[in-house]
Amino acid sequence: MRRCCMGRRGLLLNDEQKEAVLTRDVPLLILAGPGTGKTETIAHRIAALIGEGEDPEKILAITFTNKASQAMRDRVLSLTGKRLSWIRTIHGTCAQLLRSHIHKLGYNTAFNIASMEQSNKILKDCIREIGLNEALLDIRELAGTIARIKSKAKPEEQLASESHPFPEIFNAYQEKMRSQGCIDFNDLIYLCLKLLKEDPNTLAEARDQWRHIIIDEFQDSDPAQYQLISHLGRERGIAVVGDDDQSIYSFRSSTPEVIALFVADFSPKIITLKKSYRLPRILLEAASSLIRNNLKRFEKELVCAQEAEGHLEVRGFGSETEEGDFVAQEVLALQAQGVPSDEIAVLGRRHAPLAIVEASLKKMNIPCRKMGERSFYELREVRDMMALITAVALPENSPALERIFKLTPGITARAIDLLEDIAEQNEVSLYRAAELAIEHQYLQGEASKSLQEALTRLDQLRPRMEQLCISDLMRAAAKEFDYLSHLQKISRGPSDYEKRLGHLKDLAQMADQFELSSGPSLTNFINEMAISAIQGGTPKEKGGIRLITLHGAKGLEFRVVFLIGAFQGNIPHVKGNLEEERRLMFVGVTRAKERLYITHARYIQNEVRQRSYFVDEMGRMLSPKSQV
Ligand SMILES: Nc1ncnc2c1ncn2[C@@H]1O[C@H](COP(=O)(O)OP(=O)(O)OP(=O)(O)O)[C@@H](O)[C@H]1O
Repeated sequence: MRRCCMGRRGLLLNDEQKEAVLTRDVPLLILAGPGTGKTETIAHRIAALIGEGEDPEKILAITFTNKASQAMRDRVLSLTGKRLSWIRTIHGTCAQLLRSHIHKLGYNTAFNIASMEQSNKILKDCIREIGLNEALLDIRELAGTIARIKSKAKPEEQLASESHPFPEIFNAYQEKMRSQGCIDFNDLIYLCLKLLKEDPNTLAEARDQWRHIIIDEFQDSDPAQYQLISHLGRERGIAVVGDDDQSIYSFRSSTPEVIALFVADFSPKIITLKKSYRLPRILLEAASSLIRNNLKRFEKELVCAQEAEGHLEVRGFGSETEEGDFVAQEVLALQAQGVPSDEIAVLGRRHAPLAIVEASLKKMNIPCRKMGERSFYELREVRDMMALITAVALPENSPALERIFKLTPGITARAIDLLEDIAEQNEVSLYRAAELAIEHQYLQGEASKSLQEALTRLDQLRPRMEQLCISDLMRAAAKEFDYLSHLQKISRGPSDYEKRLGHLKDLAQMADQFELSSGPSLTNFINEMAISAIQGGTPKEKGGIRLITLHGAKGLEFRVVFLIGAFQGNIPHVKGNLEEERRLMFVGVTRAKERLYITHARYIQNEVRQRSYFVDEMGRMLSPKSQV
């Protein structure tokens, strides 16, 4: 027992944390405000279960981002010395379940998790095939509605309530995705839930697989995810951990109401983690005073565990440029005092105002980077390498194979078109179509020879999957396909080549880290990478001041935070739900460990803007500098 209550760095759990770690045999709701040690508590709960003799394979810990699951895996590894394969994102868990069961819905188990770009292209094709005028339809809005329907608890009812021609488009899209061996990001939950609801065997198998289910950031679940979690968690040890005050993703259909639903459905024991270790007194009081204005919430009464007072400063400026220049000057001063750059973040509601601060920082030669911009996963070389290992592991994954064919000298665009036609006409994968083309000599000369060679190389790599770690498989595939020569050809000079090579090394390192913490599984790695590519974010964080949107900042912490654009109409936003807007501000405020600056400009695009009244709601704790 001692082991589970004394973790890394000799950290002693407080009484509520201990209770959350040790409670068994009842559903559990752990309400945890910012910095109250929820990651630490979950990791200790897992360690305690393992300490009691539980099989690690029987523990499923669900997070909502890959970053969070990687952090949790690392924490558990450091506490137990064990690599847990089931500390996963909710989408990753579903992807793995679907690989075993999706054939029951008529899909290929080698399905490709389509990128937004791929699924939007398929959506456009469907619209054209139905005979609708693409120009009159908003593809983004349609894709958004498709996603929203899939995130509902009862998507069929929702679909039936939509007016013509939406249901036709939805059905055509689902069918075309299926016939092309693809599913989209929301299908991971939607199809998994469909299987759990409609197929008792899948449900029984999934329930059998785990005895303990722990969900982190539970407030981020949408209704479909909640259904899924509650299907899996019935009659199991289920513990959900969340903070309704940090529910900020209603645009993705998440709702803080899932916590009340869980209480109604499971009658859980409720434990509130009250002690906040991250926030100094002034910031904790300001944040609490702000969030208290929300009426629909679970009260948490946070207590400060820190001795430090902290620092909160509110500053008003004439223009956004002046606001940006202030941030840059203050950053220089902080750096001179020894605050490292990567401990400073600028948070803004949208990318555009962050770009103004970026310009000010650059003017003063301060390195900075915007997070979540061009995704690492979208880089050409990263996509090529992922396609190579995907085509090795999942030969029937047609989009991956198509990419490999495009990389292979000798296989022309016309040859690929022909293979696609064969696949469509025969309702088979591209791989099978390639086999048919070779067998019946549909292709001649160089194209036929190159196609045969590409398939042979993949076949030769396949048995090596079992012997090699993922990064070595990447190296072997690069060699087999002479990928580095290809990289040289597509690079704009030696420095570009080196940069691209660096990205491939980063990718290999990510694969090593993945295997180190969660064990060897190539398909899991492929699933998780496809999910990360859709969720976005930069995996490898390099130095510099970070510029992040408020929505992207949840779960992060910095010594110093600048929360910019705190004016009426921006936060709270004119179109936003007031309580969610307040939660967004709360998330921003609670990212700072030491100093928080809240700034706003008075004139924006020739209009006078008032300071956000959320600042007034933070109350009397503001320091003298706030009276600007
Ligand atoms: N019992 C404890 N004693 C001392 N420090 C603790 C204790 N529990 C947690 N901490 C520390 O508090 C900090 C916040 O913990 P953790 O990251 O687990 O919080 P969190 O609730 O997940 O935060 P967030 O609100 O960002 O999700 C960490 O530095 C952690 O080590």
